[in-house]
Amino acid sequence: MTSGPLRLGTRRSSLATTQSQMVADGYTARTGRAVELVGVTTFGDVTKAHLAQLGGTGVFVSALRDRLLDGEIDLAVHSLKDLPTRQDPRFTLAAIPARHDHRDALVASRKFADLPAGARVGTGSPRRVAMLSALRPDLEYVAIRGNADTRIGKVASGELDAVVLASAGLHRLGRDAEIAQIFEVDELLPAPGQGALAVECRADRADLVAFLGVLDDPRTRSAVSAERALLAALEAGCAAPVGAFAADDGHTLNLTATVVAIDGREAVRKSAAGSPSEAVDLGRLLAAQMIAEGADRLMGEHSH
Ligand SMILES: NCc1[nH]cc(CCC(=O)O)c1CC(=O)O
Repeated sequence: MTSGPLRLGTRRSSLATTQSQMVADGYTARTGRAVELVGVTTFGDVTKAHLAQLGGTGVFVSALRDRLLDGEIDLAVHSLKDLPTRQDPRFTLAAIPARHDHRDALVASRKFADLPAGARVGTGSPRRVAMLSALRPDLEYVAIRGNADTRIGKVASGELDAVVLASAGLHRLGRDAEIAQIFEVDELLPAPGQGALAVECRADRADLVAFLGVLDDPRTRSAVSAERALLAALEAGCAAPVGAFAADDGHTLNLTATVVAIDGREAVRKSAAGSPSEAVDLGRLLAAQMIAEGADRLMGEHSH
């Protein structure tokens, strides 16, 4: 490995650069090695198309991977929930740092139950629309895109009454003060991998894979491995109405997942527990049980 600073590739959004800087600082604190951020523009950042129409997975990821392949950067930081579940053998998930908050949050001037009938709630996520519709079918769910600042701005301007965003992202951006409510997982199951980061490098950089391992949190890794194995086994992408959350207490891995019809009227929801060392098997097992109870039929009712 060359001796200059490590070059960390990041999307240019404020969320991406903030979380990339957190990873860079964590690495330097543990190893003393300098890390410099390299901004990369991805297709997902420039296109105006709706994410669900893009086929969802990978639009934020492939430009960063191209820079890894051409050697312009040494490592890339992604939001794990944006990473396709099928692992590309040219890359290694060298670290999955500790996840601090997996939940979704409501940005609004009042709590979800206190929104008036017909209130306009912005979210681009079919998962959030489906699950929130089950709780409040009397609200209007409006598809939105754009970065967190743009989305929050639609509440401040009065264009929308509320928006739903990942709590982790709002926290990293220092916008906690605007959170009216954090949804617990029994109300709104997060996307698989939500709130976790992925530190990726080329698989042929064995030196770097070993060094970056200092950033890894094994309990977060087992939890998100189960969530992502479930998502993969359901053959659903990041735009599908699938929620999953797993927690590893050091002995047991508990996984809960749901697939919801887009109108929120039907859902399959199940939990399973197993050994953290068998996280992938647990995710696959739960997916198979959910499919047996009709999960694939619910997903088939809208394109994914
Ligand atoms: N799909 C976009 C995306 N990818 C990661 C996050 C938030 C941060 C995270 O989950 O780590 C967001 C925005 C959101 O859902 O609010």
